[in-house]
Parts: sequence; C-alpha cells; structure tokens
Amino acid sequence: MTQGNDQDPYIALHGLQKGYRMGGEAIPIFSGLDLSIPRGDFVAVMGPSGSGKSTLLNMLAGIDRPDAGTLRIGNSRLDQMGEAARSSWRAHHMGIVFQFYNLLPMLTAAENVELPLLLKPLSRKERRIRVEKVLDLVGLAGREKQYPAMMSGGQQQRVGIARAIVSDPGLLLCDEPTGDLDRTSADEVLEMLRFLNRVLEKTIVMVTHDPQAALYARRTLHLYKGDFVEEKRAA
Ligand SMILES: Nc1ncnc2c1ncn2[C@@H]1O[C@H](COP(=O)(O)OP(=O)(O)OP(=O)(O)O)[C@@H](O)[C@H]1O
Repeated sequence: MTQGNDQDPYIALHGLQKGYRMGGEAIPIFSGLDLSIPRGDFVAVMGPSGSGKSTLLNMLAGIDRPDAGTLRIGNSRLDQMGEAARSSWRAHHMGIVFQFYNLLPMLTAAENVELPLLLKPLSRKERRIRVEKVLDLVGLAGREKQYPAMMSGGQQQRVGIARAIVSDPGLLLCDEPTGDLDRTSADEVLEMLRFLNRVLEKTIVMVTHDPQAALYARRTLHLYKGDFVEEKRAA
C-alpha cells in the first residue's frame, strides 16, 4: 500500500482507465489517463460537459475507483484500496468543496464546520477552538450561530470551505466552487482558495466551467474526449 517518496509528485495517475456499462456494452471515459500534480500546486480542470471532470474528481476523492491503472496520492495507492480504506483516507487527507455548498440546514455554521471533527479523538473544547479558528480564517468570525438560510451564497460557500479545511487536509478538491455565485462573491471565494494554496500550502484541484475562475489557479488542464489536450500556466 505504501509507495513513493518526497521526490515523487504528490498526485500521480498512470494509465488510468474508467468507464461505465450501458446495455451490456462497456463505454470508456478514460482509456489510459496520465497526470502528475506536485505538492502545493493549484490546478484548474476545465472541459466540455461529459468530458469526465466529475469522474476524475470522484476518483481523486476516493469516492470512485479506477477500473485499471494506478492512482497514488501521497503515499496512498487509492486504486488498491477497498471502500473502507478509501473512506478512512478521505477523512484524514482531503477536503471537498461543492457547488451547492452541501451544508445541513438544521445546523448552525459552527455545527456544519464541526462535522468532520466528530470522527476524530478530540474533546469538545478542542473541536470548538478549531472551528472558531477556521471560521475566523474564512472571514466569518462572529457568525458561528447563524444558520445557512440566514447567509448569502458567498458566506455559505465560505462555511463549506471552513468545513473542508477544519481537519487540516493536504488536498482540497473543489467541484465548481463558484458555479452558484455572482462575480463578486465568486472572486472572494477564489481569493480564499488562492490564499489557502499560497499561504497554507494546500494542494488544490478545482473543476470549473468559468475561465475567470481558472485564472486563479497556477495552471489549467483541459479535458477533452478522455484526455488532457492542453496545459497552460497562469501568468
Ligand atoms: N453510470 C453512468 N451511466 C451512464 N453514463 C455515465 C455514467 N457515468 C458517467 N457517464 C457518462 O460519462 C461521461 C463523463 O461524465 P462526467 O460527469 O464525469 O462529465 P463532466 O465533465 O463532469 O460533465 P459536466 O460538466 O456536465 O458535469 C458523460 O458522458 C456521462 O454521461
């Protein structure tokens, strides 16, 4: 299960295959995808609808498993892990930010952020200190007791980001994090992601349809028909 060292890229995909079955027929999405992402990178993944962006993100998140090929993140071979091991890996190594925030409406901002910590051996006080710290980091100090319905979309997404980083994961996966936001709120959220990358050194993979959002990343990968067709470095 353990492979790789500090010289290796943080995320490495080799010959990755993934498809689905329709009417008994195997339909490929990826037939040998390769990808290397160094630690500390901020990568935007773009591509037309149906090009496989969500499929890729689900595999990086350990939600889904490749049919063949290798998928290593840090020292973990996700392609060799079963469901339980991937679930435990998720809880320790990555945070995920969703397009529609995925907050629980009956919980306050602080309670939503606290959720991932309930799986950890932390006291109530330790959890509260961590929750306050990340809410402060995303500019929501003083709003701990507010419910999602009382918050703007941008504020809800900042709660979503706080929840994603409260366990201090090395990897942040973002699925259209600004897809539901106006330009101003979107830019605030993207500035925050850039801060998390540049200052807190989180590795970020962000799926987006928005070319302006992609400019916040260090580089953009374009998926087309199951492969990366272009790679450009942001200025
Ligand atoms: N279980 C399945 N059954 C049928 N088709 C599937 C299944 N899983 C994935 N697909 C197809 O695989 C392709 C890739 O899907 P995926 O959701 O990864 O694309 P995407 O780039 O994220 O699209 P979008 O931008 O619309 O979210 C699509 O053509 C999709 O319809």
